[in-house]
Amino acid sequence: MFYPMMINLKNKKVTVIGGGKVAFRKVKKFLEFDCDIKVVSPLYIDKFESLKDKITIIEDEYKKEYIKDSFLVVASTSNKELNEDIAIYCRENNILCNVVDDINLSDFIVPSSIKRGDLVISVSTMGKSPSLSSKIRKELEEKYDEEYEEYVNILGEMRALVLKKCNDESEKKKILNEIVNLNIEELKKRRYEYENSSWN
Ligand SMILES: C[C@@]1(CC(=O)O)c2cc3[nH]c(cc4nc(cc5[nH]c(cc(n2)[C@H]1CCC(=O)O)[C@@](C)(CC(=O)O)[C@@H]5CCC(=O)O)C(CC(=O)O)=C4CCC(=O)O)c(CCC(=O)O)c3CC(=O)O
Ligand SMILES: NC(=O)C1=CN([C@@H]2O[C@H](COP(=O)(O)OP(=O)(O)OC[C@H]3O[C@@H](n4cnc5c(N)ncnc54)[C@H](O)[C@@H]3O)[C@@H](O)[C@H]2O)C=CC1
Repeated sequence: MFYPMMINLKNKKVTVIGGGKVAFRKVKKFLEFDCDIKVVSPLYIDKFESLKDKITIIEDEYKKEYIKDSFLVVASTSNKELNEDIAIYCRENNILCNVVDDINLSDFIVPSSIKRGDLVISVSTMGKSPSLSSKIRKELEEKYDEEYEEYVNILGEMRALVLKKCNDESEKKKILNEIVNLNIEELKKRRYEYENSSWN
């Protein structure tokens, strides 16, 4: 069973072993969040060329020394025995490991996710159907479009205002619950009102 949580990867060392299609998808996702990414593989698909300024690319076969200082590792080679060796080394050395071809060897799995600024929505099927996760993600992408980035930022500002200015606990909660039903224009109007109100 996997517990859903958000993990802080800021300035953490992440190492992806493998340079194929799956490794590329995992690296792209990590890049949406601040972290220091290294990839190790003797061969890479061409798409990695576009990432060469953002990540460290090592053209070599896997060696333990490449992961010994990592906080988190993704074993994404096409060699099942090698992926298992990487998982065992990680377990022995307390390094979090995702094994792309074996959920039972994985400390964590990667959900399908969308990011709209600070709004993150993730979907998992506990490995039963990554395709269903992907389908649901596409549906959510339409419902929660790019506008949500600004929307969530404004909600964040308003929450800070309400927490600062309103002293009545139940009123605070009521307002914070209610404002999420406003559209972006209504929300901006309400923000202006809150900025200029003195409350209690
Ligand atoms: C357990 C998990 C471990 C992990 O990778 O973290 C895992 C494992 C495996 N996936 C396999 C196959 C496929 N995976 C995808 C796609 C995605 N897989 C992702 C996550 C996960 N995949 C984790 C569970 C997620 C959950 O709980 O739902 C996504 C969500 C996130 C990401 O990878 O970034 C991303 C969608 C991103 C998006 O579109 O939003 C596709 C579709 C495609 O490629 O088009 C296929 C082919 C079709 C199919 O099989 O459904 C295989 C068999 C390999 C083989 O056949 O050899 C295994 C191994 C096994 O099952 O043992
Ligand atoms: N979890 C997931 O979402 C999915 C997992 N898979 C699994 O992921 C694995 C990889 O799939 P693809 O990326 O499509 O394969 P791929 O064949 O495109 O890439 C495999 C990569 O492994 C690298 N590699 C091989 N030996 C290595 C070594 N000794 N050291 C470092 N790197 C090495 C190769 O250089 C290559 O870049 C497959 O075994 C498949 O079962 C497949 C689809 C989705």
